[in-house]
Amino acid sequence: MRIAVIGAGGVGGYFGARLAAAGHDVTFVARGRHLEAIRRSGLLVRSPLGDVRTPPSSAVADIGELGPTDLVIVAVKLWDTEDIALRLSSADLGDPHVLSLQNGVHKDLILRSHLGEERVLGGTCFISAFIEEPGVVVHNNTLQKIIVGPYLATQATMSEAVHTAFRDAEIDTEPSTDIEKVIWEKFVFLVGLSATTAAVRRPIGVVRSNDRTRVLLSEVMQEATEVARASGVKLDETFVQTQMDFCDTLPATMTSSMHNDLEKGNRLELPWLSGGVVDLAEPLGIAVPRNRTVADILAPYIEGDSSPSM
Ligand SMILES: NC(=O)C1=CN([C@@H]2O[C@H](COP(=O)(O)OP(=O)(O)OC[C@H]3O[C@@H](n4cnc5c(N)ncnc54)[C@H](OP(=O)(O)O)[C@@H]3O)[C@@H](O)[C@H]2O)C=CC1
Ligand SMILES: CC(C)(CO)C(=O)C(=O)O
Repeated sequence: MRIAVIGAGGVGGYFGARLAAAGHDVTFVARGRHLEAIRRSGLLVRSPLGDVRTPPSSAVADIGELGPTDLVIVAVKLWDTEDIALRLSSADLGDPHVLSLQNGVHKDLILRSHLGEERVLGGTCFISAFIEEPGVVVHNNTLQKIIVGPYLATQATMSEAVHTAFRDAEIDTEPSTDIEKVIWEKFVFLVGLSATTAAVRRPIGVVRSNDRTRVLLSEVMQEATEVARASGVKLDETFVQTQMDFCDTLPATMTSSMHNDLEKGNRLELPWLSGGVVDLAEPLGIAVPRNRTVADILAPYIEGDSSPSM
């Protein structure tokens, strides 16, 4: 399959390199020092599941340099989604399907509004990976899962082909016949994990073992669940309890990518996580005080934070 990966960071770099190692024709769209390093020595992925390096020719600077493509994987941070959607809509790539592995429930709405419903498959991923230095992506543990599914019946064949490509690349993958629900389920979990780990500035082990922050975690997810249901997504009655039980099984050191970004002073995806819950809740008339408070407390850091704390 001819695959373009937009954003060669933790997610795009990891999954793109695995697909390339399995023999797919993978081209990354990258920028800055990361692009320069890939062009010099290829993209190196360091992983407990085995390292992999792509060739220096595997990256280009612009979507316009891509040739005919079967599948575009979008793996930029959420604030770059609209720009990428606009560039994709004006590029001559043939008629590729587009799969976003980004977090949240806003990404596919943005992509579909620019590219049309037929072209956008549904998907979500579970991994912890980041750019350690230009040209190098580090995969933190053995988790590396993708769930993919069609939004429309007409996408079933392509969705199955994409699932097969991931499986053949030894990525842990599952097909889904209700991908919208899967994306919302991950959203609710991630809103809980990101809100609490970032607000407490500690991993899940600390959050879940303190009585007050444990309740906070549960209530943040409960609010997001109510927004999901009011948006037409049928989450089970026991969904929040199931997520709390799941959180109890996670390694104590596990944290969210937003907490990592906060600690590094990076820009945050907060407006699409707890901030996204607040925005979605308003027209639905749902009160989400826990998410609103977290969004307000973290607001000073949304654009990144290079200032000393005292
Ligand atoms: N990292 C993780 O473990 C996980 C992340 N996710 C989600 O996946 C998405 C991607 O996250 P992540 O991989 O961490 O992000 P990263 O910041 O690691 O990677 C994104 C890359 O895309 C680049 N980029 C952005 N716009 C362009 C452009 N126009 N042209 C070329 N390159 C571009 C960025 O460059 P620059 O740095 O210059 O902006 C960066 O190198 C997010 O929505 C995140 O929430 C989901 C699960 C886990
Ligand atoms: C929870 C996790 C690590 C799962 O992929 C994630 O998506 C994130 O922190 O952004």
